[in-house]
Amino acid sequence: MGLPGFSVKDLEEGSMSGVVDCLLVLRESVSSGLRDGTSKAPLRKKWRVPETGEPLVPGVAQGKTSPGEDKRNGLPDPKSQQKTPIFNGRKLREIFQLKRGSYADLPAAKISEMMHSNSLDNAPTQSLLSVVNGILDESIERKKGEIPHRVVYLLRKVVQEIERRLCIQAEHIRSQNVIIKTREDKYHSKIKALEILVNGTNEENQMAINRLQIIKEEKSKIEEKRKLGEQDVARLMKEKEISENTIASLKKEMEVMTSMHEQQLQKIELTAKQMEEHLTTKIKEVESLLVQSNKKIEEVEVASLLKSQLWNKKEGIFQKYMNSQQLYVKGLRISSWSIKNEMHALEMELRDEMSNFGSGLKCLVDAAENYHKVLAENQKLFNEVQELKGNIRVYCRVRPFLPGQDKKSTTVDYIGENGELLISNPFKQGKDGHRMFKFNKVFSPFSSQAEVFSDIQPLIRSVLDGFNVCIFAYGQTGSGKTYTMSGPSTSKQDWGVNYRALNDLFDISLSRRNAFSYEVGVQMVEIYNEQVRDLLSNDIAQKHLAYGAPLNLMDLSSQMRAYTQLNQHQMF
Ligand SMILES: Nc1ncnc2c1ncn2[C@@H]1O[C@H](COP(=O)(O)OP(=O)(O)OP(=O)(O)O)[C@@H](O)[C@H]1O
Repeated sequence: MGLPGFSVKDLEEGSMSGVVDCLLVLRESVSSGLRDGTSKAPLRKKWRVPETGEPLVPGVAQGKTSPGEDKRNGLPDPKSQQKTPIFNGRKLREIFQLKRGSYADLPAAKISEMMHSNSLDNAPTQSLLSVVNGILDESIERKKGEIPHRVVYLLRKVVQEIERRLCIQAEHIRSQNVIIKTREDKYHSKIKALEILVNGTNEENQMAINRLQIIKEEKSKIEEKRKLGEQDVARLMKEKEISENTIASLKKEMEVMTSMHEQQLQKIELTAKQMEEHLTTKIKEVESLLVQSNKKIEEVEVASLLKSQLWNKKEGIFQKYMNSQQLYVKGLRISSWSIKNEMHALEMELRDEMSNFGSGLKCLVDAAENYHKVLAENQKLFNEVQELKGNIRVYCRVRPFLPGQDKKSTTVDYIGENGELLISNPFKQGKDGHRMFKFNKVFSPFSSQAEVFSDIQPLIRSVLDGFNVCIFAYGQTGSGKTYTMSGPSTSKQDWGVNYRALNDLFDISLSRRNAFSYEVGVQMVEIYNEQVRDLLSNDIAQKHLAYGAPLNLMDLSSQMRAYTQLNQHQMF
């Protein structure tokens, strides 16, 4: 038909432009057809309403359409209807109420008014179609016989088809309108919800930003944790590998151990079997031994019975012996009583004798006290004599020439009885050629060891009386110090001063043992090259003594000590 088309999809999307274009072209073609029909086109047959008598639009009878019914069944355009109520109501009613042939008789001014006004735009489709049908019918009526019947039929069919399609489209549009309206309501509610959301969005945005910040921090923490977790996972993987290796090694060890255990178990079972056999044999032996021991027990019982009978006999004999012993003890008691009496008498006699002895002893003690007094006086006098002789005495001993020495080269000119010694100096003349020395005593080269000691001997007694005495030898090397102090040999005749002094010491202490008790100590020390050596020590480490303080020969001599009975410290 040359009409612009439109699809259902356009209607669903709400686009009415396709439908309007179609209708405009249709209207244009119809109106141009009408114009042509009035001027040039041949007469056509009357445009008839379909034979079925159905309305073009459901529920609407042809030529009886009311404005309210148009609103429901025609192309809906309620706004335009409201805008042109007069046209829709009055003018269209006027047009439809026109009798046949009236359209052609309409004045040109009326038609042009209808053409120029936009009333047609807003008119219901049913009304427009009624107009088209009316004009067609009128045109066909006028051109009766000129338009072929089939053309009229086709034209009617076309108009019906257009009406049908328009009805379908209108139905679609209505349903689309309903959908659009529901969508619009939905959108309105959504807009309202969005507005509410927008109002609350700012606060929520701030909260969301804060949350986002927290989430970022948490994310960074989670990242760190994830890294740590990855590291842990890597470490755990390594540990897992290690543990798997260890497990594998342990499994191997376990297998080895199980095999060893099985072997050991087999061995143990073997030994258990052997032990069992051994034990069974032992049990048999023990059973045989038990039988033997039972026999022995029986024998021992018999023997013990015999022995008990024997012991009973012995008990009888012992009882008899005890009775006789008791009688003997009684006799002994009687004799002990008599001995006790005798002892008592003897004790009494002894007491008498002891009292007599005590009186005698008292006399003796008195005499001893007198003796001690006399002895003390004697000692006192003796020591006074020693002091008078001099506390410090110097003796000189002239050593004889040794074998091989020239006896003529002596420098000793004279040795006096009172300790004079005249020494000559051959290298000097006159008075300086001789020099006199004075000592307590000078011993000649012919003096014996005993003579030398005889002058020293009284000092030993002074030691035991509580005096400190020091004797030492002094002289150049080889002058005879060792000879004088110790002696050339251990024979009693050759004893030097030391031996003789100790000998006297022990002799005197022995003679005084009833009155005094002495303790004697000896120490021998050598001083050589400023080294002090204990000559009596067996320990080599102790042999070298400390040599710090200046050596005091008096201290050395004090090593020989004697203690009186009264613990009086006496020095030798
Ligand atoms: N009175 C004496 N009679 C005989 N021989 C003596 C006499 N005095 C010393 N001699 C001899 O002279 C020698 C040297 O004497 P002695 O060893 O006693 O000297 P000394 O002073 O102890 O020497 P030193 O200081 O080196 O130890 C020894 O052979 C000793 O026998």
